[in-house]
Amino acid sequence: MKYVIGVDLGTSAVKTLLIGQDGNLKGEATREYPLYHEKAGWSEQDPEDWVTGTTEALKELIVNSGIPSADIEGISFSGQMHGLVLLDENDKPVRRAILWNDTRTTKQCREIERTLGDKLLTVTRNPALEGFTLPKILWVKQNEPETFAKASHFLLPKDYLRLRLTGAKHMDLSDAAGTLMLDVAAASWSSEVLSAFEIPASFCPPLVEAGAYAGNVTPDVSESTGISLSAKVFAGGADNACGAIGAGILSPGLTLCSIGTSGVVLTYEADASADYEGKVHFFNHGKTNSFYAMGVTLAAGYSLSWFRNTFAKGESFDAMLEGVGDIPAGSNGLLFTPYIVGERTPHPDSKIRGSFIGIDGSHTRAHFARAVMEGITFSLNESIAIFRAAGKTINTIVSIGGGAKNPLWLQMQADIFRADVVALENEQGPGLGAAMLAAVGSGWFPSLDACGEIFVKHARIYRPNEAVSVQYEQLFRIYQQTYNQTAGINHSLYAIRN
Ligand SMILES: Nc1ncnc2c1ncn2[C@@H]1O[C@H](COP(=O)(O)OP(=O)(O)O)[C@@H](O)[C@H]1O
Ligand SMILES: O=C(CO)[C@@H](O)[C@H](O)COP(=O)(O)O
Repeated sequence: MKYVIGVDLGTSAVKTLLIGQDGNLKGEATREYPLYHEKAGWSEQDPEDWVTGTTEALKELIVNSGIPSADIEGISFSGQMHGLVLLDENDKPVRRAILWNDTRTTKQCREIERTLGDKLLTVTRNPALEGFTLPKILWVKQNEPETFAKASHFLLPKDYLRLRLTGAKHMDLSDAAGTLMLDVAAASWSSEVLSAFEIPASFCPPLVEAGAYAGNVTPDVSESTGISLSAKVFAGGADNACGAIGAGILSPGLTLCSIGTSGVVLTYEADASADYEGKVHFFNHGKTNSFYAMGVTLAAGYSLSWFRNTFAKGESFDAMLEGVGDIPAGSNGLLFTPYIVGERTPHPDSKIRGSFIGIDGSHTRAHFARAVMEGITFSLNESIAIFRAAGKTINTIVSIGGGAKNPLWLQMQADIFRADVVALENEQGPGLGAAMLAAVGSGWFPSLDACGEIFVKHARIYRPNEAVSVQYEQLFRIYQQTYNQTAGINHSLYAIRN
């Protein structure tokens, strides 16, 4: 048996997966690393921690598997999107990376809108959001000019990791799409955007497809990880593109719901013709010449883990959620909005915060937990509503991420989304998509689609319960009013929060 490795460089941890030619998981190893929040709204990581964590995880993965390293033929990556890694001319980071969930750049976003006008949507196909990379570049230029003067180019997180493993510098299209500097339809850096902000072309790395061969590990890395010098390294893609690949979202009509730290609803687009007027993200897929549209809930799984860490410390999710299934849909009138770190879709607002509305003396902790799950799912349903309003048919949704571990939540998704929700056997998230890029690159399959036939295994289908769906439809309309009703109050509280 031959093997490939998928490396998922996430926000809280790097997860490495060893996958066999049969598509089955043969081993995994993870390393966590810290996030730095020096000021309210800031979120940074030390790129060196990604390299150390990945090296340790790869070593553990290979040693524990007991297989000869020569049998590992390929390795590829999935990466947290948008994070800015600024490098000097010797490829050394000039400061910590500024991450996707950092919201310091509201001023720069407005500047980008003013400067680019209509071009922002026609060229980059996306609105200016605090999480994206271009606003972060402008922030460093304006606020840390001495540091910026040392920077000669930039990379995204998994591209920096790949640089350290191979010595070669690339960025794949699916990740480049999240920089706000890519002409998404043309699949090239936008000279209009670069010149508008006086960014030289040399600042941007060479673009490649997610499945492109990107080199081999260096002798040092081979020694410290056990990966053979003959194993091929493939570029890899954005975590959401890789999540889509790993869930088989590779042809029209297929939609994904992922509840990880953030939550996304993502739908396949065969070409760049769809126009969602910037209400959702529109990015290049990891599959060549295809795209996806995506709505993002910033604090999806994070809302439930915040709730657990605050009110059920030390309990597992399963223990905390015991009894939640006995509570009827609607949590007896308790409504939660998951805006605890701000929101993206459909309300791009870094200052909005969450609410529990309708608290009654009879509510227990289980009511609150159910309301949190419902609020997260309502937020994701806002993205589905945008897709449907634009004429998309969404009847079947593949559900992945930590949220898909809970059958009650999968049924809730079916009831709220009014669609069949498919769970995957052995769901491995974006790491599996990365492994699929390596499997195709290694010549095991002629295409990602052919690889998906073997690697992506559907498990149970959850079908909507009509009576519950009708109840949720009414609640969803109430939920949709809460942003406007609470925005003013939350914006006033902003000054106190800081
Ligand atoms: N057993 C479970 N039941 C319900 N939700 C869960 C369970 N396990 C994990 N989750 C949810 O999934 C989230 C983590 O998902 P994961 O895909 O591992 O995130 P990430 O890859 O972003 O770190 C948690 O924050 C939690 O909300
Ligand atoms: O910002 C986005 C997508 O636009 C996030 O999806 C990040 O790419 C990372 O999310 P997690 O996988 O850590 O939840």
